Amino acid sequence: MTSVIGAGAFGTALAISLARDGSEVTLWARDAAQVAAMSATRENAARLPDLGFPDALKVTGDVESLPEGPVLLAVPMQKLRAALQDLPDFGARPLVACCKGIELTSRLSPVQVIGDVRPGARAAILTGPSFAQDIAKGLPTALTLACDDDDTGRDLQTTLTTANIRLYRTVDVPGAEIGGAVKNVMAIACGAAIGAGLGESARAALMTRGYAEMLRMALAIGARAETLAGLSGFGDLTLTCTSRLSRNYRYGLSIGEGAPFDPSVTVEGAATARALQARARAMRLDMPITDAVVGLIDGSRTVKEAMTDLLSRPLKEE
Ligand SMILES: NC(=O)C1=CN([C@@H]2O[C@H](COP(=O)(O)OP(=O)(O)OC[C@H]3O[C@@H](n4cnc5c(N)ncnc54)[C@H](O)[C@@H]3O)[C@@H](O)[C@H]2O)C=CC1
Ligand SMILES: O=C(CO)COP(=O)(O)O
Repeated sequence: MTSVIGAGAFGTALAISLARDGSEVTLWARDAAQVAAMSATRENAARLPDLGFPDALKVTGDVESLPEGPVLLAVPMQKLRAALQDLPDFGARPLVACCKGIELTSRLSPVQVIGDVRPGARAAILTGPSFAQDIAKGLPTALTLACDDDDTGRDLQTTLTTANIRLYRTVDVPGAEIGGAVKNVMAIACGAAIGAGLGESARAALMTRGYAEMLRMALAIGARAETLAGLSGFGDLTLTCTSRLSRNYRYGLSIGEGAPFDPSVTVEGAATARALQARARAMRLDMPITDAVVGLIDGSRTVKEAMTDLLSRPLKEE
């Protein structure tokens, strides 16, 4: 039996997909009013309206009552540590990070944060290209399940695969994590370019050179290049940099258009851009698009200035 911590868009969608197959799933939310509303209406009206819960999905606000089995942590990256600190000790139950990014305060990845708060826990990450709406509607998706313990990874791959989520497995946790973190930063860059009217060619350049930055950081932390060419890297970069369903891309669009953006929306790439820049500087890695995105977010560069910065860099081999 699987438990999902966090009844946002992604956690709810994963719970719906698992329960649709008949697996018993418990979805935990910390907000009592949300638990009551979801229990009464059998939907998550705030995040996934009109997508009803299958019978096998149980909603709870009692974290002590979660059954044995894997625990999916579907909370934003910058909230993962606090969420873990508030949760009980789950013993030997595998903890699966379902978030993307780098913690701003520590520059740690999701699985590293789990290890920091829960040393010795069996930790994994579920990542890759998928919008919560697509998963909840039953549309086909393929994701990466990364766990450095291959036996645990195999168990999780079997348990978490559903009729519409095909899971690929890897032991390259750093590779899977860095792809999901960097692609959100690049989605902000691409949204800003499109929003400012710089055109599709500029977006293709940002995606390709963004992939180069992703790979540079990945290799520097000991990840495998093949992982970045897979779902968690290239796959998610493609989805997020090209779709208006992406919140990171829409945030970038708003920067490019000079339009307001709702600050309550989860935009992982914003904090992660700053964390990634700090990490890259400490490691002496060149990540110019990441620098540009930080400049856009903190308001020190306009889109036009950021693009001029990128285009005027010294010429080099590809
Ligand atoms: N929405 C999507 O399409 C996808 C999201 N993701 C990832 O999933 C992660 C979560 O995103 P969403 O679910 O979309 O965000 P969301 O904003 O829809 O939901 C986040 C949920 O986390 C809960 N939460 C925040 N702090 C908490 C804490 N300390 N303890 C317990 N619960 C807490 C909030 O109440 C909220 O229900 C992000 O890292 C995102 O990148 C991954 C793939 C797809
Ligand atoms: O991670 C996602 C797609 O794989 C969701 O993207 P956003 O967080 O930008 O909405």
